[in-house]
Amino acid sequence: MVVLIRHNLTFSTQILTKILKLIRTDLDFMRFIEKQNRERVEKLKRLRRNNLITAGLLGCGVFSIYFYSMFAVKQETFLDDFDEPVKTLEKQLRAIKQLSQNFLMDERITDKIVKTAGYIRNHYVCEVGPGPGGITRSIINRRPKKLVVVEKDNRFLPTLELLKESCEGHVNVEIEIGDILTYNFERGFSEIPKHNWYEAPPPLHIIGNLPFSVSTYLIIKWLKEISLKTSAWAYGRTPLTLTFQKEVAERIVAPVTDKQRCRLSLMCQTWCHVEHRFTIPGKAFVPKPDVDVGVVTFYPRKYPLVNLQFDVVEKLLRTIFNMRQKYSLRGVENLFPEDLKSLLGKRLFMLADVDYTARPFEITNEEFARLCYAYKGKRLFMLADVDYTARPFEITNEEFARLCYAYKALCKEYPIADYDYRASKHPVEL
Ligand SMILES: C[S@@+](CC[C@H](N)C(=O)[O-])C[C@H]1O[C@@H](n2cnc3c(N)ncnc32)[C@H](O)[C@@H]1O
Repeated sequence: MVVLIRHNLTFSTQILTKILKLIRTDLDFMRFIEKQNRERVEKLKRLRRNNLITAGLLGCGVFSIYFYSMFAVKQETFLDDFDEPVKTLEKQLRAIKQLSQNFLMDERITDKIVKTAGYIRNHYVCEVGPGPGGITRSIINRRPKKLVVVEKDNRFLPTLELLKESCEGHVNVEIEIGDILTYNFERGFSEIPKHNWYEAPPPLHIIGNLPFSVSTYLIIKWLKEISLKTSAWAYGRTPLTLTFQKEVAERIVAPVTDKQRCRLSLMCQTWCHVEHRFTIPGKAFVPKPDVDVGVVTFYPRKYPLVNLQFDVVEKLLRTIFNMRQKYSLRGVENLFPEDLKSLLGKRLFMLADVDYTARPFEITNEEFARLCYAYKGKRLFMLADVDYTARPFEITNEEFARLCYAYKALCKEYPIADYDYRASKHPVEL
């Protein structure tokens, strides 16, 4: 009996051990399966996340294409929606071309133009030719105090009025349907206090994607007003940020000896500090023009390089640059009577201390200024360090003496046949 019991006991122990072993193996196996399941779940989670990101990106792409198409369609319908119905596409394009209507729709570019104009928050801005309002929106986003838009084409009035309404209470927008060439800045911005020319510029800015058809004419007109300190420059040194055909922009800033140097370069640089800030590719415009476009800033100089009447400077420049590839003397000679032109032409260059064999584009700004002063007979006063605006009775004895010395020096250095030496008869020791 005892033996039987012991046998049974041994047998049971063996079974128990086996069962225990089985459970440990099972447990291990279950653990392994569980680990695999966890990894699979992790992998699934990762896959789901990646799928969500891909779907999100695809969705964004689809939405962008959708919104872009809507935007493009909107632009096109805008062009179709003008008040004056244009019957054919050809007519429509001609109308657009006549007013140099190449529109900028890319907000990044319009923002860049406005940023180039500098700080305009709470300032006054005049925008030239707003068209459908691309640049206008960028200006408004910068919260000027007042914005006057001057547009010749009244078909843009409804859009501009919508823009005006949309920012009521924030920016005072005034729409002027008319020609910028006759726009009266002094009436349009009468509330701006006049600033001293030699102090900081006034809070007024002129910005515009100019119509190519009037751009050069307009800038010459404005340079004259800068020289006279009238119109927008009655308020002080109002800066301008304007677009031109790229070639014109390059001419405006062309330094001495540059192949683009011309009359326009000297005109602009005489009265303003000019800078070609960046170029906009033609393809950024609708419709696309044949040329690229340059953005130029003009900051009127405190002291112009030539402090003479605009018309004198303009005349001399026009005459000199008439023969761009010839010696400068050739053009200047045309200022004088036929029989004296060679003599007086050379004398002018000598007075100004400029080489008359230089070609017009080789003359520096300073040399050109000296030519203008020599032409206006001011060189003698400059040499003598006497104010040429003084009346004769205001000239001191010493100044008079210096004038005599300068006169004699000039006559000796550059004698011309009909000069007498009367100066030496004066009581000044010469
Ligand atoms: C090159 S588009 C620029 C339009 C708009 N600023 C833009 O960037 O999309 C020139 C704009 O100036 C207008 N314009 C043409 N001659 C003008 C003039 N003499 N006075 C005022 N605006 C003029 C045109 O009608 C046109 O809207």
